[in-house]
Amino acid sequence: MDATSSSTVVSQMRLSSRNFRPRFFESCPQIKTFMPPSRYACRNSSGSRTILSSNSVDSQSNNISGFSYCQPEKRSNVMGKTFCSAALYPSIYDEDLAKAPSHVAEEKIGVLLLNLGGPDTLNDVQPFLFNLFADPDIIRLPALFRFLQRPLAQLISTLRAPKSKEGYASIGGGSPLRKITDEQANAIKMALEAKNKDVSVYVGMRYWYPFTEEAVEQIKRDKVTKLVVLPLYPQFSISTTGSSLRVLQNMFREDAYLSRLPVAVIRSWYQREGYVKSMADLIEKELQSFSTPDEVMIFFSAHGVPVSYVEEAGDPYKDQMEDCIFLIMRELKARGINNGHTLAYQSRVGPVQWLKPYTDEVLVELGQKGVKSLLAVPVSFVSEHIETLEEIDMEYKELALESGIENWGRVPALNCTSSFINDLADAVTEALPSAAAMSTSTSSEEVENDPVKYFIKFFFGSLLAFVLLLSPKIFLAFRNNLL
Ligand SMILES: C=CC1=C(C)c2cc3[nH]c(cc4nc(cc5[nH]c(cc1n2)c(C)c5CCC(=O)O)C(CCC(=O)O)=C4C)c(C)c3C=C
Ligand SMILES: [Fe+2]
Repeated sequence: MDATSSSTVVSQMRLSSRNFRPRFFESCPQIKTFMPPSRYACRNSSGSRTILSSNSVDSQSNNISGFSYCQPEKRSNVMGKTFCSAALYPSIYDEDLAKAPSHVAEEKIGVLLLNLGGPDTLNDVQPFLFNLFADPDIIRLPALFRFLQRPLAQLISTLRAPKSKEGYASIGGGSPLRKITDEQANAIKMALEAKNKDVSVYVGMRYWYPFTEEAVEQIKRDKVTKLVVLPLYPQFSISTTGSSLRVLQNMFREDAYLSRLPVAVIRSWYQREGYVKSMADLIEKELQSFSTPDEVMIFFSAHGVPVSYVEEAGDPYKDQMEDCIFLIMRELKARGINNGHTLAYQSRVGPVQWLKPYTDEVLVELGQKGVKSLLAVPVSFVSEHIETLEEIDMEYKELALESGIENWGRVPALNCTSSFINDLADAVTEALPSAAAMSTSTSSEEVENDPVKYFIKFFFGSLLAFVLLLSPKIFLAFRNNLL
């Protein structure tokens, strides 16, 4: 493979990024209806309906939405429900298409790292928030009210921006995510080179530069023949990995080259031994900084999601988070570390119920119960970001100390920890053989949506639109909650 092109990928993308504006792809309605027998229907961008097969993961072929997933989801279809995200559009696999790019030329392997993105400067904060709230996987409106998505995003981003700006100002005037993700990209490339794999590593952010769309354009320009997609979120959520995969799926569906490109998606990787051990290493090391390590409460703080994601849309995030904590604690026990631990969820936004228990409430309770030493462990993300540097290190630390906790510590994010990067490189290598083309075909079969559920959605959608846009009292409550 061409060494020059592979080593310049990240910087090439940087050069073009300033002129790029994101496209807002039409997205699939969030179908929560249960479709017998084993099929779901969803409208695609042209308005025709696609047949979705029953479970989000076909455990035999491990092939979801035409992407080939190299790690079967243990509990992806929680409580027998499904949800409509890019990762979960099973489609028909076309072997002829799959062969096309790989046998034409010399193999060029690409690794696409997906991440959230963050504002580089304070001026970027409002447009970044706009992109975030304009995402139908972040604010999930019923299909009929999708036209409100962008006006609502404009409103919420404008209301939220001053508070967000304060946060970013306190951590140096912008998000460190881009820099850290670029460093991780370089580290993964080098780790793969050490394993005799020459790859180009691309960074695709969901809400800020370099956007996923830019990274994919670069992948096309580089004529990559095989792609591994690696979201930098250990656990899968509709709102993170799901959202990024939706962008990819829309791009891949529309493009002749991309639709033939063999792709493997590493859907979640919190269960990998390398990740679990790397987290345990960090915790073990940080515990040593306390005068009485055995008495320290290990406090896992995960980014929350609204409860409806888990209970209505079948987001596996909560289950995966609990599994993840179990695995890390099991590893610590195997090392003779038997501290107490707690899991709580942080960073809630807006007036809906989020996963509980809430980090701030648990900290107060622990202080009241007499816990004196606490080690905070950010667990849903692998880079330092605003929620670690501002929310945990400043807000939660202050709250904990006020609540009676005397000794506070925080485990750093994994960033470029070598055992972790090495494990991600292994994950890429293991995924490569399962890369398969994504199909663009849609079935002609049609399955009717449940009209009752459709009506219920319509009714509550109207109510939501009314409440959000017309009722001044609730609007004010909403506003106060955001600010
Ligand atoms: C696993 C990680 C994350 C999940 C799940 C997640 C869901 C989620 N987030 C919001 C709203 C906001 N998130 C914001 C920043 C932000 N979110 C994550 C990760 C997850 N989000 C990260 C890493 C970051 C920080 C990026 C950075 O710049 O450092 C923000 C902006 C910051 C702020 O104003 O607080 C918002 C808003 C929702 C609504 C949501 C699930 C629906
Ligand atoms: Fe977030």
